[in-house]
Amino acid sequence: MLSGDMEKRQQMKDDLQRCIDAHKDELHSLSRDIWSNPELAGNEKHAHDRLVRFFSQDQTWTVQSHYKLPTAFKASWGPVSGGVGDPVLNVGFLCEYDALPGIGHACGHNLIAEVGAAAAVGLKAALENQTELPLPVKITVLGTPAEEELGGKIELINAGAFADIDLVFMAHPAQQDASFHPCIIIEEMLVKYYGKASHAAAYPWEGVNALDAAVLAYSNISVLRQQLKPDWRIHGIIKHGGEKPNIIPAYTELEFYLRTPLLKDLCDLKAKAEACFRAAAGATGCQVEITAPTPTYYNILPNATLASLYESNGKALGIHFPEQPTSFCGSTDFGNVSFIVPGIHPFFYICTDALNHTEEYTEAAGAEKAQLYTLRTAKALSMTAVDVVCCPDLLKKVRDDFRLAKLKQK
Ligand SMILES: NCCCC[C@H](NC(=O)CCN)C(=O)O
Repeated sequence: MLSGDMEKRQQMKDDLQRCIDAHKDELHSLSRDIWSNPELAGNEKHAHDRLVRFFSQDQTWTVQSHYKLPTAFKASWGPVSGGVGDPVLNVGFLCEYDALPGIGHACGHNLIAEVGAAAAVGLKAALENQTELPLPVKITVLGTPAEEELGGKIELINAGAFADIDLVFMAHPAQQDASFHPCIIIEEMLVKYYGKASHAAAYPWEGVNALDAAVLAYSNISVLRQQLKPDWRIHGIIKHGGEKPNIIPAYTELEFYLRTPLLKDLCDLKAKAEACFRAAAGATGCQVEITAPTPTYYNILPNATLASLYESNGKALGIHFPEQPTSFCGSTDFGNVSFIVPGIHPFFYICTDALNHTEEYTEAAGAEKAQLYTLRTAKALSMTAVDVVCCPDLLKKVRDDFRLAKLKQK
């Protein structure tokens, strides 16, 4: 790398940091507004409108509201630099903004939206005056709703929203900073038992108890759990358990999440779980219906080059990456994105010991003190994008890593 090139990259990184700092109040007010108006997956109308307004106020962004999904959006900027006819390098940033039932932004998706917006605005500032980049560059921000439920990114993939994106960046709040954490595959099972109602005291022998089936199913799964591999997960709730103690429940409904690191393990786990659900139906005389209401979320593919660039940029900003992150291990529809576009989904600390999906985490995600960590994450992501757009060798390595990671999955 020529020293002039290094200087240019550093200059761009300084520009983006200055820009993010200059917008810090506006960015905080964006995430705080989303935090104050929590909306469930697929219903993020307020967050959608707020983010659309955020990008529309700068007329250099082309903004498409309701992009392919009612609460998704797209904001694009560029291309800038490069030669006529050169392929454009399209850098994507993702904003999530759905909340959880009852506990609001307990997963900090308001901060994911802020990171995506800040990183994109920062990269734009870094690119604005560049005339000699190796390729023309454009920026695409996608507002991707419904991560906690429904798999918004999967719907957007199927609708072609990622087709022209070359690199994709987002970051998720957690307990520690980590440039990579795999996240595991998840599939949902919805189980419905159909029995027969009867007066529970007068004619119990006439009833077929769907709640008994649900309880047995729950117990069967609990017994199964001790025979599962340590990194498999199965957990569920009884969503509908009957109407009244003196009516034998004719209908019950359970929702279970099944998770494994590998797809082939998921097939084994599904077969075992299904046997548990059917056995409960057999024992009680109920009919059972088992469906998968949402698409499978895949594991996140690693990208070693992006992860190492993110770590060195993060360290330059004072981020500490523990040697052995014990970070959060849920699932995300970003996994599916990572199979079609090279990308990175680091986790970041937000100045709390609280755990995701708790009321304490909701509190932390709206707090002023999370801002330093949120904006520093946005800067590190944006700086990583600068490295790749300025250096064709790095872009090639990112693409090679992507191909290799996919091959290793087979
Ligand atoms: N269809 C259910 C998907 C649940 C996804 C959820 N994701 C997270 O908690 C991570 C980020 N919000 C989960 O892992 O339970």
